[in-house]
Amino acid sequence: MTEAWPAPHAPSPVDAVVPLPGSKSITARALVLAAIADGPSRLVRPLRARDTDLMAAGLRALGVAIDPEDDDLLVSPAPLRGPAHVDVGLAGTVLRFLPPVAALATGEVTFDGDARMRERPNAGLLNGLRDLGVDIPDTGRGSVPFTVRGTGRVPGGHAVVDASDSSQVLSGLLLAAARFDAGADLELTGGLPSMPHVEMTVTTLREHGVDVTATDRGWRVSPGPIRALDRTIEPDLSNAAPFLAAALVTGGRVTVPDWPAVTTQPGAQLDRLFAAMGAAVERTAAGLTVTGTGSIAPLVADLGEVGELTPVLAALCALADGRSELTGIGHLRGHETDRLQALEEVLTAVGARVRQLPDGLVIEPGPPRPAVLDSYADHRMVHAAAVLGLAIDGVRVTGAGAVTKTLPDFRERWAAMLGSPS
Ligand SMILES: O=C(O)C1=C[C@@H](OP(=O)(O)O)[C@@H](O)[C@H](O)C1
Ligand SMILES: C=C(OP(=O)(O)O)C(=O)O
Repeated sequence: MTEAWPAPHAPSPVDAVVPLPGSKSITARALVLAAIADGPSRLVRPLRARDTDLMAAGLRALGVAIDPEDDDLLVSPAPLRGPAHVDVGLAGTVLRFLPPVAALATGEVTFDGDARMRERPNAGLLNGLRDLGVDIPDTGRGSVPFTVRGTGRVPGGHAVVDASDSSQVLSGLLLAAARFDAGADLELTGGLPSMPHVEMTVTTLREHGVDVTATDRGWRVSPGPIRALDRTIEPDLSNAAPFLAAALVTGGRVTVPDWPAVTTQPGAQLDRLFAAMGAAVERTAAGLTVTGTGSIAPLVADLGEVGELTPVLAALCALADGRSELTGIGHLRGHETDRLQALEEVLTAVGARVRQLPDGLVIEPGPPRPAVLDSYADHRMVHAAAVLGLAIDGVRVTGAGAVTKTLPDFRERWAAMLGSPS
């Protein structure tokens, strides 16, 4: 095992400009839509990280050409074919976005991933695809491993979809639906977390010329071509969270440049969330600037729309002036790790008192103490530990390599922000 990462302590306020690479979620959608479009597309500044590399590898396995050119990716659709194998790794986007694409291929496509992936919920997607006429033998488990028996076409039509465990189930079906014979009329049953990510899917589809409309029970996609489209990928605003949080912890100032004026990324809500925690947040031509005061106000918030921001916000709550309550995030138990359990363990280890709710966490700060924290193979738990380490001297993180999932050089960027060698 590699050595634990000593999360740097910040004895003085940070003052930094932190540029960030492309959004995981937008890159994933752009790759999928470009792969099943009516011609070649260029993705400018896509994210290159484990999740998006797995997405590209899965699409290549199905016959799509994806070629790097400088910082760009050139995507050239081709007839989709099996037999093929897709490694989903620990990427929810690959787990939920590629089976509907594989259903359009001729031949069998098998799916498997990291050990934890066998526990991440996916029955909603597989049942939805079966409703749409796709042959996926029942293995008695909701997630990987499974096989999609593609015939080259998907009948489509009406399907009942349970996306209550993950919005990616709905996004995955929506992304490929225009290529189904009858499109798709998706009737949602149960709740739906992460609404901004669904809006991201719908917006991206419309940019590719797809007719997608909200109905009184879900979403409908008309059958038709998906237009090829060159697109520049926005910076990843969720990965901006730990860097901006450093301004709150240290009473400093952090700017993330190229912050989009309009975006469907859930990270756009960081401005109101950090403002609620006492920071000054300013959007200028230079980007988004967060300035902290050195003290952090507690947060009481429903994070159901922005679940992936939870680990960093929870770390801030453990350093705040009072009791925080984060709700609407029961589905985080099915993320890279059970994030509610992992956060309880980590925040307790550094001195906070934490109580799990069925759908959230109550966090009361206590006298901080150093600890060795695990990453739980979860990139965002490393981000959370890094935020804690700024305030608590002596935090070390095992398995910090989990950051490769969406930001491989996180530790180098963190050190650069602090003006110290990694
Ligand atoms: O569609 C997407 O790109 C994502 C949707 C969300 O998933 P859940 O709805 O499963 O939380 C989010 O947490 C994940 O990081 C990315
Ligand atoms: C939940 C996340 O990832 P995934 O796409 O694997 O679901 C995340 O990045 O916070």
